[in-house]
Amino acid sequence: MMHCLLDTEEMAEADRGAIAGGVPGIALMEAAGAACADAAVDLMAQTPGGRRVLVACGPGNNGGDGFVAARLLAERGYAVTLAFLGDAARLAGDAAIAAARWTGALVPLEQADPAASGDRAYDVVVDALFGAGLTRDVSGVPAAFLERLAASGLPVVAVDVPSGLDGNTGRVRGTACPAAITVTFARRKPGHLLQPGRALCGRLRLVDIGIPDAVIESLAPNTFANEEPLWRAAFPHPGIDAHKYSRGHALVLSGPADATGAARLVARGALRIGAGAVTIGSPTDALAVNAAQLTAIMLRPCDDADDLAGLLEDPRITALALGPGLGRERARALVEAAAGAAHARTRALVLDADALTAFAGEHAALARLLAGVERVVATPHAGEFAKLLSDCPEAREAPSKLAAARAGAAALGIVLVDKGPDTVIAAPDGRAAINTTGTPYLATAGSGDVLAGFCAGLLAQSMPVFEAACAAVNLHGRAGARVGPGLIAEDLPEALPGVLGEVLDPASG
Ligand SMILES: NC(=O)C1=CN([C@@H]2O[C@H](COP(=O)(O)OP(=O)(O)OC[C@H]3O[C@@H](n4cnc5c(N)ncnc54)[C@H](OP(=O)(O)O)[C@@H]3O)[C@@H](O)[C@H]2O)[C@@H](O)CC1
Ligand SMILES: Nc1ncnc2c1ncn2[C@@H]1O[C@H](COP(=O)(O)OP(=O)(O)O)[C@@H](O)[C@H]1O
Ligand SMILES: [K+]
Repeated sequence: MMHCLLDTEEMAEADRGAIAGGVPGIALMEAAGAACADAAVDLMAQTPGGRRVLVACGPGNNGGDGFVAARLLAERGYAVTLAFLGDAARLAGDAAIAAARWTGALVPLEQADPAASGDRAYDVVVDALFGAGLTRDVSGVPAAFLERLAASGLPVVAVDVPSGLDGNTGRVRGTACPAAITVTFARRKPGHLLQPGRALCGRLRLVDIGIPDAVIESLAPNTFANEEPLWRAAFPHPGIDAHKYSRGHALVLSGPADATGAARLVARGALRIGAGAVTIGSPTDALAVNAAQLTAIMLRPCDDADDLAGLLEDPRITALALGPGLGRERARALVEAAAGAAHARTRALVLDADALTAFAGEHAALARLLAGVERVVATPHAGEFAKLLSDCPEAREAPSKLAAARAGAAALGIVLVDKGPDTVIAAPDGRAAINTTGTPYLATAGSGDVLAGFCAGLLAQSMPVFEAACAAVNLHGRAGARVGPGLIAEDLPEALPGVLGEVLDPASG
């Protein structure tokens, strides 16, 4: 369960559980400090002759880890300067024990100069000011230090988090200095994966400090990194006796003649990810445009809600995707028709773009419509999310993207994919995952349409809804990264077979 994430409260609980189970707190701190010392050594190895380290320690246990790292680095022969924030007489608990084992001098933090030059220059800095115990914005002496540190450009090892980064939200409180390596303990925290936190952490190094897995499992964490272990077991594979309808049939609704491309991208995504059959339901005036550009994908006329209701009489249509290119008014009528159609309870729905903005400020109306549909995924980008949930204070005023997505999913009663560089997938039961794949090259027109298609294609194959949304987002990110510079949306479905080969091949891990 290395893909679960712990928030700061859960991490403190895990520390307490390990200590109650017989692992001394100072042993956890020694292991944490040793891993930070190793990271500093690794960074110094990249600097010819690197041997001078500045360790900045705060007044809590994060500082305690810093004291351990400083001692171990000095024992290994490095020249260590320890800068301390606060009153050493007030150190308590394990941090006081760690500080007592440091026999060198304490330089007041305000006197530490990361930009020192010549004989006094540093090669690496260890940032152990604040970690999980950050309770307010960083200001005054530590803020000035972190700003000097950032300006110095020196490589930094952040202990647990770059000081000032909130481990729960990924947001900066006051100020924070970007790290080259962030060393964290037992499990990653949401703030390591949410932006801007993820960018500030540099390379993230997760180390085992001796907290037993059973202690972590007893906390039943429900926040995850969106990695394969979260959904691989639920991923659909065709059986030996498969036929196209046993692999599901996805219906995708097209916009008018001048807005048909989005539906084709959705449809192509659904087909590539394994739906046995995909049909585009197209306005009559757009049939010729669509027909000219489709081969394996089928085409049926669908002008209005009545036509859709007719198409949905067919129980073999196991997923419906709608929104892109539809226009708000038509999208709303079609969502209403889909929710009331035959087999609506068991047919999966994917809502994107206009199907979401059609309910701007009326999320409760959408929730009521969808209450009888078992598997629904909505895939808003930040703007669509804000519009759809503008009347939901829990989502609007949430302290983080993670909390906002959870609140939105709970309010709508559906799985929400809150897209962006740190896409969050949240289920109404409280589970949430933060995506770890992708590339900024995904920021290109139509890439979200392909994602909606990946969701629809997996849902058409009966995949459970949260796992399907997580798999779609992960694979979409991988496909984007595989293509990289030059990526256009059309590339994403075509990159998928290679990605699937890697991810689903048991030999690949
Ligand atoms: N056994 C364990 O538990 C283990 C814990 N581990 C390590 O402990 C870390 C958590 O330690 P922690 O809980 O002591 O909190 P920490 O991050 O040191 O900060 C608290 C101190 O900072 C102060 N402070 C806060 N905000 C401030 C601000 N803006 N500006 C100024 N001051 C501010 C706050 O002051 P106060 O709010 O009390 O006035 C308090 O003195 C964790 O990240 C990991 O590195 C590992 O060793 C593994 C074993
Ligand atoms: N900077 C980024 N890094 C990683 N992924 C991104 C970034 N920007 C956008 N994406 C992804 O690209 C897709 C864009 O979707 P969307 O905004 O709906 O585009 P469109 O409407 O043009 O299809 C989403 O899956 C989103 O998560
Ligand atoms: K820190």
